[in-house]
Parts: sequence; structure tokens; C-alpha cells
Amino acid sequence: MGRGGRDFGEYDDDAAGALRRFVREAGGCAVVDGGLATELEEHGADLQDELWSARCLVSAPHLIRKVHLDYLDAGANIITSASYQATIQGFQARGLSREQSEALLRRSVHIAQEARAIFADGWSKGPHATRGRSSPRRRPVLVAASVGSYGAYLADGSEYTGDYGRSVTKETLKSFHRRRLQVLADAGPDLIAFETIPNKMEAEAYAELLEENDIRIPAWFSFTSKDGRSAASGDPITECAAVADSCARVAAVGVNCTAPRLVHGLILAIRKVTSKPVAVYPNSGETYVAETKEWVVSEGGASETDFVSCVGKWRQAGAALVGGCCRTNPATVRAISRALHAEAAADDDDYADDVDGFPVMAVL
Ligand code: MET
Ligand SMILES: [Zn+2]
Repeated sequence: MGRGGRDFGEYDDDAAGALRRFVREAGGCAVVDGGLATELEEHGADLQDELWSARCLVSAPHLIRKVHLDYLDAGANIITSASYQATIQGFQARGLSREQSEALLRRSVHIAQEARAIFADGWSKGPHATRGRSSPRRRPVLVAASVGSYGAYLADGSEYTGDYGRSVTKETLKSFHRRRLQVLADAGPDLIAFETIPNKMEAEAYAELLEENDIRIPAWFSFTSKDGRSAASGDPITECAAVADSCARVAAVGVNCTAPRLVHGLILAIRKVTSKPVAVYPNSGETYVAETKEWVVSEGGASETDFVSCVGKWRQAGAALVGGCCRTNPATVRAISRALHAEAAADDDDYADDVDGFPVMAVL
């Protein structure tokens, strides 16, 4: 069990059942945080680097903690560690030792756990309690250890194409991820978030690693899609989700860093092959250009601005966890949380003051 967490990790049926209970406790749909790298950059971090957000594990851990706290303050039930692009191989290429690299992976989880503890502390004896709230609400919070795909390590945008070249096999991917996964799991997160998975082969590699290494921390598999029918590589999303479905250690299946307009169809497709909870945390709808490491507005991008107005539709389609990915921020998460808990928010003046009249355009 993670520090400050509930008994989440101690599941004896299946991982999906444990997450389903958590979602229920969170009010029927859990709020996932928003873009971590995006927000680090917003605070001045320079991520034009092959390590991307993982660079801050060395240079600005306090900033990572602040961003986690901002997402908690915005209503997140799940915060995701800064390990997306943190890999032993990537750190070693920069001259760090294996021990130092592994310590940085552990640090990513510990920073998120620390943020949760600070938040819980402030929540029970902070300003809200003195404003006359009779029973301070305790929001359930889980720490997810992020595992970015092999493409993220390559830092060439291939998590959005799924094209790793012929020489990369499932075994390549397994040996690339094995130790990193074990170190992250040993750091004691509540969840492992396999994010931005671009193809079926990497999902298979993860499923086998979870079994072979006997990782007993519930995981979620989250894919990227560019067309709303398949993962980035062209593998049908139904086949990718079926890989996740057949692994008892997988608690949820979903999509992230995908245009919001594609999400509804993807939820419906995923639900055809699994009854595990579905997680969706799209990006703003902009497109990542690997050469310049920049996000640009794509064609038809204007329609993406109603991201938050889609939240109800996604929930109706069966999403159990909703949040944001790149180019989303705490304001997005606050608005998502509001959309999901509209009735509860109406009873809560402090909260309503923060979000009333929030312009959706400004969210993204
Ligand atoms: C390219 S997807 C990045 C996901 C990661 N959790 C982040 O928000 O930074
Ligand atoms: Zn993203």
C-alpha cells in the first residue's frame, strides 16, 4: 500500500475490481490529473531535451511536487509521477550511474507521494476546515507511476506513430522496460500507468512483464490513436484493448494524448472487448511535431476547445476515469472535476466560487 493511500493495492480478486471500488469511492468517476510536462514548462522548466520532463527529477524536484499539488488542488483523484520519459538507459546516456538512475525513478514516485501527504495534511487542518465546513471531506487519492512507451525514450515522436522499425521486437521492448518497471513498482505506487502505448506489441510486452516479474500493483494500459479506430501504429484498438483485457493485473484500459474528438468512439470500441474500467485523458487536440519538439494547432483544431463539454458524453459512453494529457492544465482538471461532480459542487460555495463561469476556451 502506498504511503497515505487506502488499501487499494491489496486486491485479492482482480485489479479491475479494486479500481472499480476506488472509482465508486471517488464518486462514480475518478479524476485523473492533466499534463505534467506541459505544466512544468508553464512554470519555466526547459524541457527541450531528450529526457523531457524527467530532466526535472534532477534539476527541479520541488517544481514537480508543486505541479502535483496544483492538480490535487484542482480535484485530481489520481496523480501521475514524472517518470514518463525517465529510463535507466536515458539517464545512463547522460552519464549517470545505474544506481543514480534507479534512485531518480524511485524519486519520481516519492515526490508524488509527498505531494499527496502535504495535500492531505492541508486538507484536514487548512483553510477549508476553518471556514465552517463541519466535516472536512477526504478525497481518495492514488499515486500512479508513469511508464512512457519505448517511443518516448527514443524522443523522436514514435509514440505517435508506433513505428519502431523492424529490428525492435517484443523481446527488445521487454528487456528495455523490465528493470525500470521493477524499480518503479518497488517504490510503492498505488498504480502503474503504462501511457501513450502506440502499438499492440508493446502492450503484449507489458502484459508479459507484469506476469513474469509478478508485479502486484494494478496497472492501466493507455493507448494513443490518430484515427479513432486504431492505436497510432494502425493496430485495431479492439485488438490492443483485448491484450489488456486478458491480463488480470490490468485494472483499466484507455486512451491518452489523443485528440478529444476521437475519444467517444474509442471508448465505445474499447468497451466492446473489455468490461474493465475505461480511462480517458486526451490532449488538447494539438499535434506534436517531433523535429521541433513543439505542439501545433491541427486542422479542425477549433472544435477541440469544447473538451470539457464532452466529459458528460464520455462518462455516459462508459469512461470511469477522466483527465487530461499534454497541453491541458490544472484549470482543465478543475473544469473536468466540476463537470463530473456538478451536483456536489453546487453545495460547496468555496468550490463553486473558483469555477463559476469558467470559460471553456481558456481551459485549453
Ligand atoms: C506524451 S504523453 C505525456 C504523459 C505524461 N504523464 C505527462 O503528462 O507529461
Ligand atoms: Zn500527452
